[in-house]
Amino acid sequence: MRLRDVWLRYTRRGPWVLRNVSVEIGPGQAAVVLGHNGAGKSTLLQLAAGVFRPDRGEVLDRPGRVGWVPERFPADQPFTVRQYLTAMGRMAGLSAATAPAAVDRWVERLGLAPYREIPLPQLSKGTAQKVGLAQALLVPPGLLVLDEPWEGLDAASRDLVPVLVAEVLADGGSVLVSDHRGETVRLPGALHWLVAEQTVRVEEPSAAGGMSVVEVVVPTARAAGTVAALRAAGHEILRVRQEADQ
Ligand SMILES: Nc1ncnc2c1ncn2[C@@H]1O[C@H](COP(=O)(O)OP(=O)(O)OP(=O)(O)O)[C@@H](O)[C@H]1O
Repeated sequence: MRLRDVWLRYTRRGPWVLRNVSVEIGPGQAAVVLGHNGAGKSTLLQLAAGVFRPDRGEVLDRPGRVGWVPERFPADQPFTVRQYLTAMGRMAGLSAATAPAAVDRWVERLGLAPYREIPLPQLSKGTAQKVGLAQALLVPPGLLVLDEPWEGLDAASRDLVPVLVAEVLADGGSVLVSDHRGETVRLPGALHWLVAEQTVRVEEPSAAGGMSVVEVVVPTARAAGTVAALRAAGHEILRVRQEADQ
């Protein structure tokens, strides 16, 4: 997905919040959006998610399914957690038959089971944030946009955020995350989009962010070809082992 020479301001004669922004993100790629308070991080995320349209420029190749988790979940809605998530699942294309199972899966995964029948306005901020995460992930998103996802979450859920991000990336999705608390270290492979002076500068991830070992299983007949292809792509092969027949 690409933002091409994007400009945005909130009022007709107001100051430009973003000017001349050109950035892109590919499948399987994550970017952390950094900048001081009021720099325009949320504005950029909302442009990427399609919440706002740019005044000038364009957003190209946005995936069809966008999961958008705002900084503050709008909990002032007259639904229980189950009713809300089921309705969001239906809006995201799940059928009446498949939506309940998807809701159950995410309710369990995010520890929301005790709140299933609780009305949204009665939830704590952290629990409401988890409902926000669940609605974005009910149907795997091609683009997941998380505005300050660590804010208000308990320690266990904060640890879950990088896992959820990795799953979307592994499915070929893209992820944008804003962060002003320095939690970025949790996403070591991500690009950095630095928002300052109404525009965005991109920094590639540094090797200092650490290295990961990725294990790959292929049919034995394709092992040599896969090794050659990975080497050609610049990867280091640590070892090749043959699995015992199942
Ligand atoms: N709905 C709005 N109407 C008018 N101005 C707005 C609106 N939302 C944001 N702004 C202004 O746009 C600028 C960028 O705001 P934005 O929320 O995108 O920044 P941010 O980097 O996400 O800040 P924070 O880290 O505090 O959330 C700020 O000057 C803000 O006051």
